[in-house]
Amino acid sequence: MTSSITMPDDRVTSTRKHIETYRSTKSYDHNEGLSCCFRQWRADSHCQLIHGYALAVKFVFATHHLDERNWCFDFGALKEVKAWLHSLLDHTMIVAADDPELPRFHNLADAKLVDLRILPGVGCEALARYVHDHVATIAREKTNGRVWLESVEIREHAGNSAIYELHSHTPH
Ligand SMILES: Nc1nc2c(c(=O)[nH]1)N=C([C@H](O)[C@H](O)COP(=O)(O)OP(=O)(O)OP(=O)(O)O)CN2
Repeated sequence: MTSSITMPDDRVTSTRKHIETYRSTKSYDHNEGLSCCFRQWRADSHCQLIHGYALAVKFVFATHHLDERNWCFDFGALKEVKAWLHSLLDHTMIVAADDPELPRFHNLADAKLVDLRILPGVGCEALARYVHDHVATIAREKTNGRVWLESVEIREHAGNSAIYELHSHTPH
């Protein structure tokens, strides 16, 4: 059994070294205006039908080392991400690339009836993964690899959400 008292100054005990992880979060709530619609063509329920939500998005960033300001990830460093989320999710129609009705959606877009976004998959989990892929790169580049994006949560409403997490980070 290896446990002993953690020292408050350097977080090192005589028998075990603790790795510190700091996290910071950024959330865009339902009132952000990320109001999009979609259908989940693979669902065997009414989720096949076009429906929509004012989505909320939550990011969790993590690091083992704070910056010179004692911050994990600057809350204000996500303006380009916010703009990107709006371009993706604000008054848009999200359709899966493999949706068999894709030609009809293209017709609606050509008629300027929808602002179409074609993604690899539709649904909160798939959307969380898609958003993660984009924002993880930004967080890494802005911090020279100090910070990684731990998770993205996409929330339809207070009752329904999905979280995508990636656990491939190698501590440095
Ligand atoms: N894990 C997931 N489950 C579901 C998703 C999803 O993205 N991930 N999406 C849907 C539907 O698209 C819809 O958003 C939810 O509709 P519904 O099944 O009617 O769910 P409700 O919360 O309205 O159901 P209640 O029974 O009234 O709580 C479905 N599932």
